[in-house]
Amino acid sequence: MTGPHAGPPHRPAESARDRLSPEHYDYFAGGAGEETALRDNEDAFGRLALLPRVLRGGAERDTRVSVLGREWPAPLFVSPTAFHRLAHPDGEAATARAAAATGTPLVTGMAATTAVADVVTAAREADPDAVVWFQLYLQPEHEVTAELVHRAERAGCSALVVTVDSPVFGRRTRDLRNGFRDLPPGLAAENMRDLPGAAPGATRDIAMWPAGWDDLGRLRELTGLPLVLKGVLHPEDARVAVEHGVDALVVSNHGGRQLDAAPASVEALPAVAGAVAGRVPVLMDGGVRRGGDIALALALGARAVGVGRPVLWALATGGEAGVRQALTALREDFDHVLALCGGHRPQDLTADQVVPRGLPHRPRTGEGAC
Ligand SMILES: Cc1cc2nc3c(=O)[nH]c(=O)nc-3n(C[C@H](O)[C@H](O)[C@H](O)COP(=O)(O)O)c2cc1C
Ligand SMILES: O=C(O)C(=O)c1ccccc1
Repeated sequence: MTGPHAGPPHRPAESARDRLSPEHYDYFAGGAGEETALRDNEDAFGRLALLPRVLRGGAERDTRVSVLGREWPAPLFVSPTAFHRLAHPDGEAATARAAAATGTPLVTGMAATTAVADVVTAAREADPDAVVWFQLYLQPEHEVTAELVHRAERAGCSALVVTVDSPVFGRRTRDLRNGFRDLPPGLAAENMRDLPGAAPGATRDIAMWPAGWDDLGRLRELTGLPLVLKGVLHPEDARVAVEHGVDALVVSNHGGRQLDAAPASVEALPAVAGAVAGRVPVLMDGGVRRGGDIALALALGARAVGVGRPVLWALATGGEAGVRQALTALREDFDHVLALCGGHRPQDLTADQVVPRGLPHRPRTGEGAC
């Protein structure tokens, strides 16, 4: 379909770069260390291909998946990312309305520039039944964690996503080089305002801290909300998490922003899915950019996938309408890929359909080669 009038290819990150200050663009785009894990998240999808099944009939497709007792219209959610007001003045409220309008569950972050209650209110304006989860970093002071959890509960969040891949903060090369440390005046991590131990009206810093399984147990006692562990890559941790009663997992290397030596999320996924053996839903994020990536992750054992940067780029370039458009496009692309693979439902995608792309070159012997 590409022709002289097709226009330039759609490169969301480049469009966003034109709109953002260089240091804010780098904050969103960048990763830890040499950005190996960051690059590999996308590259690893590129190393995989899908074998379609043929003559499977049936024009009807149903992309819904069930996660923690709710039907999602597609196996897609918005991963938590910090500081949406750096991308667009409407910030997390715009993201929330767009996610809700497309039926896409949203994980709003503890590092949001909009308080969780306002994020849920915005989502519910677009869809009274919108699914919003709250992402939490366990804090060293139990009362601080407890207050954050109760705020998320009161706001109407239906699960807590505990990020466990950050015992210390990643060394983000671009941020160190740019000297990016603080939000500009007027913006703040609003969930961190008026917490125990801080002056009234002040915000606390988000602590990165090496919590343990006992701390997760204390969180379990604090709340009846389902607990989702985000940032699991080792299959043994997945097994222990299930034994601790965790309700779901997110296989993630934090978009390549924590351990640069980590594998691509999609490469870690099969072993984690194997260890979990269907006992809880396995979600994943990192490098998902098109319908084929969603299909690959599902075939390798994910129930649904999250997107981080694609939402930030869409927000920066098109605000609420931009995010709506990006989420709709991803969902439609997944439905199309599912059809081309001979599938009717997400569960029809299976691991035997995933093969490596770019097999090693087989030298021709001359004889038999045509
Ligand atoms: C700018 C930015 C901020 C992020 N902030 C958080 C955060 O506060 N908490 C968290 O658990 N993950 C955070 N993440 C990681 C995302 O939740 C997600 O794992 C990652 O972005 C997925 O990869 P993708 O960007 O390739 O889709 C952040 C990612 C980015 C790019
Ligand atoms: O930037 C991030 O990836 C992130 O997780 C974070 C954590 C705390 C504050 C701001 C961002």
